[in-house]
Amino acid sequence: MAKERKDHSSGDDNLKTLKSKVQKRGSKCGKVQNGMEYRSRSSNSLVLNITVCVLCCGIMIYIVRDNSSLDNRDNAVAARKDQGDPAKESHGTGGVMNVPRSTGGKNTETGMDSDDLKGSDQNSKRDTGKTGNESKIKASDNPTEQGNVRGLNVDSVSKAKPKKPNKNTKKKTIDTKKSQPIVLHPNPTSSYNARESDEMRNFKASTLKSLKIRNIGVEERDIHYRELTGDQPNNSSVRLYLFDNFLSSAECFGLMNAHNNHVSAANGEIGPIICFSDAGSMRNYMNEAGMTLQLTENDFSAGTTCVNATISNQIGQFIKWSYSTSFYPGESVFSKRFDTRIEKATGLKSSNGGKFQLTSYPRGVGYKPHTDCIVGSTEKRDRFATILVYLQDVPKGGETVFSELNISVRPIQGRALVWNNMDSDGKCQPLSLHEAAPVIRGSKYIIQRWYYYESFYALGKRSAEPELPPRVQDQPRVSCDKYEQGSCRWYDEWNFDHIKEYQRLKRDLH
Ligand SMILES: O=C(O)CCC(=O)C(=O)O
Ligand SMILES: [Fe+2]
Repeated sequence: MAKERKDHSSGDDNLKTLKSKVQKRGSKCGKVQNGMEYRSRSSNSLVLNITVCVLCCGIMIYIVRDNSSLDNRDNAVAARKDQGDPAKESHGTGGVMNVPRSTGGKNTETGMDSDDLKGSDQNSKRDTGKTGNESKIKASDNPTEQGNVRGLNVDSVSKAKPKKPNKNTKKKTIDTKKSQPIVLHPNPTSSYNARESDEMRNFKASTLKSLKIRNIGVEERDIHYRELTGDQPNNSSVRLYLFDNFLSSAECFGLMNAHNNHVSAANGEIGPIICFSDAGSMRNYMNEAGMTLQLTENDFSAGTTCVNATISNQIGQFIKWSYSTSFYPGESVFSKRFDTRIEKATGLKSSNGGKFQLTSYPRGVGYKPHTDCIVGSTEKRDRFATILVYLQDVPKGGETVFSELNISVRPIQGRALVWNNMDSDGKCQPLSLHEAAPVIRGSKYIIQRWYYYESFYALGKRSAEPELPPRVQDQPRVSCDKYEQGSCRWYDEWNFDHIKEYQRLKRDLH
């Protein structure tokens, strides 16, 4: 903090010039555009000079985030918020990965139109398609281009074949008899905290105890679960389960396709507004990208730590991020099918589930260590369980790593990973800490859904704070967390923009 203040005050000198400059180190990041001024410098002399006098100028530092408060992000065990799509390659040219794109036809397996997940075929300027060689999916494999995903030959790329066990992944097969569902947290241990509300008590009773893991059959195939035990300390109530082939390859392709379309459409010509957790982190991200920045408070949106559209556009070319898009129950036929499958296999009630979040990671990008719930919080809007399904194999890297449990899960197409984040008292478990290892080869796509204390809709829209920066309609955002934990993520939503429609969408499902 002291360091930040120092930087801010030294930056005051530069306030006089008040001209924003972006200086690029070497040629690593390619050619400069948009009239940005670059100067060659030795790396030693490069100093990121952010002259935003956040404190002096009375600008309140916020990060605009999805579901969790900023404060929690500052913890190593930070609560995780919402998350996006695989579009960018290396330093942010914004190229959407070469996953099959819809030509507007209906995907008969997923039931998704190109519009179902708010996508379109329109590619943005930023979409250079540069990442094509990374993807295992060829344009000719595009299920929707073929009009019928059943015609897709996916055998060589997508079947979840038995893989060499990851040495970090200790798996133990437990009882797989259909008649014997596993009940998570059957034995609440710790004494009840008197400060906890009745609601939390009900939560325990009604929700956590209803978590049941079981084998299911879907169409022709049996879906079996395995428990992953790793190095579970005795006192841990965090349980992890794997279901291979939870989604078919056609379903996975349909989701990736919809996600890519959605990112392309949302990126448009304008690109996202970029928000940082704080000025120090912003400086670090810029340093990593080899840039020197001189900014003034005018380059930020007042009341936020989001840089304005002009600066976002300039620096966005040099920062890497993952992409998250969302859809809600009722927005596609698939959502109902997926929901029902999850409920059958896990006992997780559809009504407690939030949005469906699709995220893609280009090469080199991961996601910081975090818990999906907020440690130490009694916030009702919290996630007690997570389901994450990998939508394609990742040749190298991209594992979901639970460092406290010594469990590492390899992304295999169709594989679902389910775990609880809270114990049976409704307390967020630090042992559920996990992260996405950076993708080394290929690209990674996942779909996630979090399950909440009560009906997601009933939790309501988040408060208006912090203020949102001015932006054009539907302009996406990138949220960069504390640099030390290091990850930025692109989002299609700012603040549960869709929640008002949630109830209606749900109603339409039935
Ligand atoms: O991509 C992964 O493996 C994990 C992502 C994750 O944990 C999250 O987005 O909350
Ligand atoms: Fe997570």
